[in-house]
Amino acid sequence: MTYSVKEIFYTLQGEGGQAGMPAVFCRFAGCNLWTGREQDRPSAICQFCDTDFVGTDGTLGGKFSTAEALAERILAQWPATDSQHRLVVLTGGEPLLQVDEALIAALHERGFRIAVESNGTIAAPPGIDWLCISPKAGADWIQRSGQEIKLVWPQPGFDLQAIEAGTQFAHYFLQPMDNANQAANIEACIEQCLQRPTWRLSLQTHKLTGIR
Ligand SMILES: C[S@@+](CC[C@H](N)C(=O)[O-])C[C@H]1O[C@@H](n2cnc3c(N)ncnc32)[C@H](O)[C@@H]1O
Ligand SMILES: Nc1nc2[nH]cc(C(=O)O)c2c(=O)[nH]1
Ligand code: SF4
Ligand SMILES: [Mg+2]
Repeated sequence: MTYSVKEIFYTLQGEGGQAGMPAVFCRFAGCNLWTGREQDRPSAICQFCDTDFVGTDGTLGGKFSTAEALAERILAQWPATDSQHRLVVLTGGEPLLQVDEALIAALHERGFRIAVESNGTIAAPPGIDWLCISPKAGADWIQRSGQEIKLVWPQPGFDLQAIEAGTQFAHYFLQPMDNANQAANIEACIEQCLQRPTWRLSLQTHKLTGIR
């Protein structure tokens, strides 16, 4: 398996239940819900994406021909003085188009806890330590369990009560959609959390602080 990686960088997880934790981010190239080209956004299934996942030209991006080679590059970003807190976030694009058991094993062998950010259209392979699912209206949503659901809100077509009844996640988050209506979207999320306390607010803290 050759892995196509847009970028690899070390930062703090900005979102969800692990916000604030140091982590190496590995952003895989490509997604099944949008080509990543602006001219295709209006016809894409997912139209609000905030991320460039096209190609392999980002920081430390490239094609990795083995799981070991990719895992070594990820490990090289972690402080050499620490072996107790290694955390990798596999994101994209849609990481589950590429993440396989060989990569999971190679990262575990190097002492990493493995977090994944996925749109929920692809069944997760076994071994992921923290699975975050962020479903998209209009997409086939099959992965309905994991450590957290992080629903970008508002998204017409989703009913929070139905989601609560039909899923098994340890944590439920609403994350304001980052677009021209961001202020209203934040208010809408707060209102929903107050009305339905299953849900907690997830802010994109890396954007607030100006880190990557
Ligand atoms: C870029 S996606 C990559 C992982 C995967 N494709 C997914 O959608 O979950 C990473 C996270 O950013 C969220 N996200 C993308 N665009 C956003 C936006 N405009 N506002 C808020 N969150 C957004 C996604 O829902 C997902 O939780
Ligand atoms: N700091 C930081 N936290 C993040 N959490 C999820 C991200 C993503 O793009 O998947 C992301 C990201 O791009 N940066
Ligand atoms: S599914 Fe994720 S990566 Fe794909 S377009 Fe939507 S937010 Fe972006
Ligand atoms: Mg992001």
